[in-house]
Amino acid sequence: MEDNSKPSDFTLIDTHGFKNNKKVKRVLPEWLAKPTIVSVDLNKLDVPIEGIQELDPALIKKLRNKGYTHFFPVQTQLIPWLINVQQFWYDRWLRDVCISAPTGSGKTLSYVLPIIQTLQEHTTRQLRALIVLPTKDLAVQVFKVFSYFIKNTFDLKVVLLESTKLTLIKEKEKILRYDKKRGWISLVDIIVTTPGRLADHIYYTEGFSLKCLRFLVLDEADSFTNILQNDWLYLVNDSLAYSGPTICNLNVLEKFPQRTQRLLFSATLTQDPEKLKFLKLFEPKLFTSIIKRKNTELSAVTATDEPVRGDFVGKYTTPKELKEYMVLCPEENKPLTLYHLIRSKSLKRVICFVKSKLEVHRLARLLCKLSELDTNNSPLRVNEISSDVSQKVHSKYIKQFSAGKIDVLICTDSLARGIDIDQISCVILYNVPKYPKNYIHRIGRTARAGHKGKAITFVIPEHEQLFHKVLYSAGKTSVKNIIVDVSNLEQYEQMYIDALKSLKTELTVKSKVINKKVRKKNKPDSKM
Ligand SMILES: Nc1ncnc2c1ncn2[C@@H]1O[C@H](COP(=O)(O)OP(=O)(O)OP(=O)(O)O)[C@@H](O)[C@H]1O
Repeated sequence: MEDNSKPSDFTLIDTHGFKNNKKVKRVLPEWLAKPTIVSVDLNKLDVPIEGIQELDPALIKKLRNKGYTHFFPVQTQLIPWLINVQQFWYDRWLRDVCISAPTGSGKTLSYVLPIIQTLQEHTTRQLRALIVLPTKDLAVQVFKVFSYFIKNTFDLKVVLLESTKLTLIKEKEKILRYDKKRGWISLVDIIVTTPGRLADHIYYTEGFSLKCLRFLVLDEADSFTNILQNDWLYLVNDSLAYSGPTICNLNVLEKFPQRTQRLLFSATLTQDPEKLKFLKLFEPKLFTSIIKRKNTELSAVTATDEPVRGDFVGKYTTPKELKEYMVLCPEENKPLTLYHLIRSKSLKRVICFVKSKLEVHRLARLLCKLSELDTNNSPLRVNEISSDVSQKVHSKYIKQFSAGKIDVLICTDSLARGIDIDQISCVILYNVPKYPKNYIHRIGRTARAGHKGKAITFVIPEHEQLFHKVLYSAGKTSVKNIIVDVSNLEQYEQMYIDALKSLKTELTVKSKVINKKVRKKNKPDSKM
């Protein structure tokens, strides 16, 4: 049968209203909409180390010995708040806390000090604080901070659980002891670990218990908000004394008067309520440096700013002392542009992020060769860090870099997050990162603790749009352009050709040696 119906016979839904519909304004929950504002100005500090009365004098002494004179803003806000709420631990559930403050702003101490102070008041040995970090390097870093403040002063035991040094059994011996009468007894108060190692202990270590946990710290917390990749969080939740809903009525309170307090830290903490939901936060309190100011873009705050609080979901702040630049150049000019920038701007203590370990090695070798052939300049000390470099060598390079014995460190993203290396003066992003978070963490390796620093991103024309998108999503507007004239690179052209030739020969010799070794290994044994 012929269908004579015209399109107009169909009911068309809303043919006229789409354009004129008002954009729905997102209404944030109260705790996200009204945070406590943390200043990002690390050069105008007004609280001296003796200025937080709640803090134990022994901790103050340790801070002094480290050479600290003032607290950073995030510490000024959080340390007294956290210490003060602990007095209610026995009466009510304590509010969970989310802290979103720039890279290098001193977030670690803002939880280390209150945790030590709280736990040392009751010296029954029990696992009461669990600190989870996304990588082993970060766990080691935080473990060292706890150890420094506890050593020779407090009767507290902190242990680092990580997979490379000890087996699970050996680690178990460090954290648990079996007593015929009392069963499993904890030998530690604080554990610093990574998600994988923690899950292993929850699964396989008999007696491992989180039932007495008072603090659960998720540092670099945004790396844990992807539900699918972080099923270990369900394991942790199930292992706590109370893992039910976060509605605190009298019935629940009677049965579970105390609930583990969650502390979430990051420079790029998601403020998306949906993503935070599965972390089961109880009446969370947000401390943040990100606000919306009158008539301006989203930006960071100083102590004197008058904030207009509101929708700042997914935006981030960076340190005030950080200057950001971009260099637009075609892919084939990148190596020489990098070399030229390092030489012409006399860049020292540079960390350069590239996208793969293969690229790490290639670029490091190329810079070394260029430096060898360059008779006009002093030698450039270049080294590389990637998963191909052993942990021992890795630590050695970091030490040498901190001591100023390495000028340029080429590395993969493994060093991009949380790592605190002394005095990196310049970060180079050899490729445009895909996501704003990656950008923020990489550039955040410099300009830490109030020091100056610069970040330079290499942008090929094909990625220019992507880079601007990343900047826009991160809420950034002030990235200056460095223009490198191609004529400046001509002076290195012959050197570059020679360097590539020499590297090719190096590679051929290397592969011949490897082939010889493989052939020798596979040769049938004549005695057989
Ligand atoms: N009050 C202070 N005075 C001087 N230096 C400090 C102070 N507090 C912390 N620092 C130093 O600042 C540096 C950065 O601190 P930290 O690693 O805690 O930053 P962060 O906010 O956790 O950074 P990220 O987000 O990159 O992990 C460290 O070297 C630390 O020792």
